[in-house]
Amino acid sequence: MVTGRNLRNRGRRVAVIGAGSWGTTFAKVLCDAGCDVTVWARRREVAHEIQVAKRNTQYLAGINLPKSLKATDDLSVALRGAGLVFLAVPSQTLRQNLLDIEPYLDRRSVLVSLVKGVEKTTTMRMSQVMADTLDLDPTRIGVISGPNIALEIAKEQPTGGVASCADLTVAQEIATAASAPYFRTYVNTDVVGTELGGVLKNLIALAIGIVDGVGYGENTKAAIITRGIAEMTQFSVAHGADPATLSGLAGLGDLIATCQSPLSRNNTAGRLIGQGYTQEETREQMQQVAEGITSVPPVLELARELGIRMPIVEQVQMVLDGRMAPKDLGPHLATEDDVPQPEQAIPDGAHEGTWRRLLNRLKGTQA
Ligand SMILES: NC(=O)c1ccc[n+]([C@@H]2O[C@H](COP(=O)([O-])OP(=O)(O)OC[C@H]3O[C@@H](n4cnc5c(N)ncnc54)[C@H](O)[C@@H]3O)[C@@H](O)[C@H]2O)c1
Ligand SMILES: O=P(O)(O)OC[C@H](O)CO
Repeated sequence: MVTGRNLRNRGRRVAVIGAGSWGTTFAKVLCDAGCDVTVWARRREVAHEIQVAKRNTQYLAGINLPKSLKATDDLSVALRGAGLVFLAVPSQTLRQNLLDIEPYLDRRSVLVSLVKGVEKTTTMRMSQVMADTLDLDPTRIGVISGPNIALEIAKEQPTGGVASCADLTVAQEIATAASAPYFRTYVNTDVVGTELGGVLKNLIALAIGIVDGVGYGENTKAAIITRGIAEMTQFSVAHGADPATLSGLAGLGDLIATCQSPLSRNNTAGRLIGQGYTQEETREQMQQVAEGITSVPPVLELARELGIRMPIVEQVQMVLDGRMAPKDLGPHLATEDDVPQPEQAIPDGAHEGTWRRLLNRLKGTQA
């Protein structure tokens, strides 16, 4: 079907690095937006199946991929002429993947992370790993995040996401490339908030899975989700995010999708742990990436550095380590406060960044 959107992207060469469930699904979104897409798969047989049969049976069973989608296991082929390069690999391999693609990158191309984790050894967000590894200017670094369960999107069930870049024009270019009839992409310039929303919702989804595995009901889960968004907001704002981002698709939207969906790998991993499997047994059972498990320690390290309490994430860590029984997870139901505390749906100070930004904007207008 030819639409205005298709026409805007006519001739736009893009590459997707990673052909797991999200890389393959996102490549379909980009094709359906009218881009000329090549996806790079690490394994030759996966590239071959996508290229020839237009299928990726391991990651997206039953999905027919667009005829126009190309696939290769050769990075030089995937990256040739690509102005936008979307990265859909596990967070812990991104640094090496970036080094691998460096020789084939056009120096003007924009790199867009679709990854929702932090690097364990450095506690860096993916945009920081990109800047650190390739010495990229912030205007060449983008992020897309939102309530994006891959299989639902591959079935063309409508949803949206947020394309973020320090440069709004670049964010708009990314969003134009990634707007298909069933996928609406909004824009912002809050890279930190957009990225952290995707990282932190995984940790809360682990908690939801754990209490689900124990057999607790909707009250417990609603309490964890509500306190979870407060924890996410406080942490993100302390890192410079705009709290509004955490109330949007990349924050609350993604938190709801991940906490509710049985398709979520983080939710599933939590459920297995709640049912009594160890962390190692859970990892063995999971055939796919559950980023949350790896992100818990570095996120807690960052929280400690800033003096922030994250009661839910701390308890998830204790359950993962075997220091707490899954049935005891429920930080706001068993408080030991001497004096009852105010609820503070959004923590003190979380909006300060908004006022500061507003003031700066006004000052900018007057200047
Ligand atoms: N699946 C989703 O619904 C979804 C949605 C949004 C974001 N994400 C994020 O996308 C990222 C990728 O997740 P996914 O769902 O595609 O995972 P996946 O488990 O479905 O696939 C992972 C892919 O990474 C590849 N891989 C493994 N080791 C690699 C290496 N050393 N170098 C290159 N590739 C390697 C695997 O072969 C596989 O193709 C994660 O950060 C995830 O949080 C996933
Ligand atoms: O399957 P999960 O738990 O990695 O979640 C997938 C996406 O991030 C949901 O937006």
